Amino acid sequence: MELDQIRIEISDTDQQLLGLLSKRRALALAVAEAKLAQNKPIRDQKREQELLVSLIEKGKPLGLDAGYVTKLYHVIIEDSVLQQQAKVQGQLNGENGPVCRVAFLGRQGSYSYWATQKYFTRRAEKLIEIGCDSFNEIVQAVETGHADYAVLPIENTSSGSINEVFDLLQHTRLSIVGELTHPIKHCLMGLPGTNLANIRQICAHPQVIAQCSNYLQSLSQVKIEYCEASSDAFERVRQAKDLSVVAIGGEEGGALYGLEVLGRDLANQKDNVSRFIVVARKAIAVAKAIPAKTTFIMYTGQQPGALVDALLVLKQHGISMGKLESRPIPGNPWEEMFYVDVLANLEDYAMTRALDELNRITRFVKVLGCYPSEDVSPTQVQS
Ligand SMILES: C=C(O[C@@H]1C=C(C(=O)O)C=C[C@H]1O)C(=O)O
Repeated sequence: MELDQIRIEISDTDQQLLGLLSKRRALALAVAEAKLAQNKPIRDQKREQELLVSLIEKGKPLGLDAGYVTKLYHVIIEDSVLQQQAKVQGQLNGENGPVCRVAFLGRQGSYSYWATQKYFTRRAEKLIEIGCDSFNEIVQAVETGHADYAVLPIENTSSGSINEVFDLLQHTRLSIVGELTHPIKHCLMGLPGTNLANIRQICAHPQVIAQCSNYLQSLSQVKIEYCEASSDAFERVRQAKDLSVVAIGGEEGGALYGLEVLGRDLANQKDNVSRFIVVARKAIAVAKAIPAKTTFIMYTGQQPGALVDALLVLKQHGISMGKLESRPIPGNPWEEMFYVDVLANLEDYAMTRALDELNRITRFVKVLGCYPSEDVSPTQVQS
């Protein structure tokens, strides 16, 4: 067969695959309705196990190895669970309106832009993008009613917690209503024709610079230009029209600005992933069928063992902690506010009791929000 002919057949097969994936997604959404009617949790890892075992068996005579089938189905099942969660949540809170106005850092092509697209395609028919130049501006856009939601990066596997966002949460009246993780693949991006040997200036956001610090140390002759977002870095390179100026950012984003990849995998950690939170003016309730996270801040005071006592309250109520972070309290040098993520629904009896006790034994507790957990850990099977 001729190359062109084979490619026509491949494209045709891909079209059929897409059709089948779309049909599978629609079936999963129908399953969500049935589960709600029967009061069953959305995730069913026993069913996933059975499905994977059977698919691995069915794949073998077709020449599809177990690793390939497992990897594919982890992606498909994660999507299916997150689609179902979004649907159930939308019904419960009357969200998922036709139009959502969402504030995020940067413009088209920034990492926050892609995270926003990913989160809201499951929830809104139309997204109105409100690009901002700082985290403060993003929060203000929602506080003043110019935006319905904000998407904020909160931590990254290479650079750790994003302190500026933690500090903004201390003072805002907004609530956390969602989370998502997004892989951050830093590339060196330049105008076509750029030669790596001639670069003199790199434009990037300070977080990006922190995440690529090992790589940047090897480029001591190059000037670093701090930018408001990766999209801003791309725009500067486009406008500079100077082949010695490059940006760090995502490949897809850079391509929107006419830039090409000069280097990949620049982050300190191989698996460079950011966790984003979604905030809104109104807190939400999380459906019982969905695993929930609650985030709160507390000030324990400085007496010996105060933090231990607070954490013991969680232990006594069987509540698992996902993250504990401390941040200074402005105006009170060396005093710390603790941020705690727990894997619990705010409406659970155990959580209500734990919060009552924490209110009693600490100086201050503020719930920042309860939201669906998007950690869909892949189900493993023995192959
Ligand atoms: C679709 C379902 O919901 C979830 C998603 C699954 C899937 O996509 O195959 C399997 C089990 C559940 O975790 C289901 O329960 O059948």
